[in-house]
Amino acid sequence: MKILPYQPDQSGLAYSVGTTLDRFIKLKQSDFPFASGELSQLLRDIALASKIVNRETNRAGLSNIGGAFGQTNVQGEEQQKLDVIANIRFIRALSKGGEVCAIVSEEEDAVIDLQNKSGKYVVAIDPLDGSSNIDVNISIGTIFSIYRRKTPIGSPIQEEDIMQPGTEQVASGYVLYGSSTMLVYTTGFGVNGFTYEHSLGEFFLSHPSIQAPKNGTIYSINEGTQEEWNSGIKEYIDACKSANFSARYIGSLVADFHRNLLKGGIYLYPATQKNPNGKLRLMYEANALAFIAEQAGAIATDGTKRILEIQPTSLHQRTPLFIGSEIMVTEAVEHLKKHQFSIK
Ligand SMILES: O=P(O)(O)OC[C@H]1O[C@](O)(COP(=O)(O)O)[C@@H](O)[C@@H]1O
Ligand SMILES: [Mg+2]
Ligand SMILES: [Mg+2]
Repeated sequence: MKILPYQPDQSGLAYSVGTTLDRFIKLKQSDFPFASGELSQLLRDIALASKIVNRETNRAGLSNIGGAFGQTNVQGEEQQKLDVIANIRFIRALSKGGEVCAIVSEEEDAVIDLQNKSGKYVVAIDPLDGSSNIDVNISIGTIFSIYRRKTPIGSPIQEEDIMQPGTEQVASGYVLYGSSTMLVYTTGFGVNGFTYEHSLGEFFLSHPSIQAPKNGTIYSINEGTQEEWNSGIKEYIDACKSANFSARYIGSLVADFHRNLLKGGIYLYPATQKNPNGKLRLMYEANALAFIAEQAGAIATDGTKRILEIQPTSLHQRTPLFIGSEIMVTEAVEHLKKHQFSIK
């Protein structure tokens, strides 16, 4: 009888491509000496909700869940039905999971206190990113940031539990509902990407230890706002054009960020007259992607400092965002600095 020793993959990694998200979370728990499994469970809850939202996005055209919801959110933006559905699905999964005490959501004016006496985590979430692309079948996403509360578990939620700078994140990530559905996250020990296998209902590791190229040739900015750019931005984008870089702008932050993370590139949403503080929200868009970017060797700034060092002062505050390959973002900031005192 012939017996052959099993040849596991030679990567030497405890986990390899094809590892399920569940197993990966379990294996990575050893990164945290005092881990008690709550963060792992929270990540699983987010993965579960994203599977449900993925199903809804896939069939948005078939059912009556496309289109506007008929209300505006605290940002004054018209909510899409899928914004509301995704918001409900994530809040429900996070409250049922039992690990979360409070939620900050793009679709909710105020902090949601889950009245959970044992929850130690605070989640800030953009349930559906790229809302303007929902009805036209273009990639959209979900963005999330996770913090540990500062005040004792079980005590009333305080401002200090919520208004934490991005440096305090214990985990962050995004889900991309695109040609394939991916979940990409970090717990401060590198960035890993998982692809959803619909027929098995499982996320599988497909992009281990993502590292962003230090430089790139892709720039992502809404050129429709160029009349409102300051001369530093204009000068940088002109330099990109003279270098024959490629302009790529999907209009879904998650999708633009993801492409540039893998291929090398820069996403810019500067301050404009219409949005004097930029458009993207610090607590549930910029902070989460900035943590991912830095963990993947890229950078994220508001033009003057690291996004992660910005002290939040209001739930839905906006920030200019320059995020992507280190050399490109550094160059863009140099152009900005050169013109920082010019009005236009
Ligand atoms: O239409 P604009 O001004 O270019 O803005 C597009 C940006 O706004 C957003 O749609 C804002 O996010 P939401 O869709 O979650 O509100 C980003 O995804 C995107 O990058
Ligand atoms: Mg968004
Ligand atoms: Mg949104």
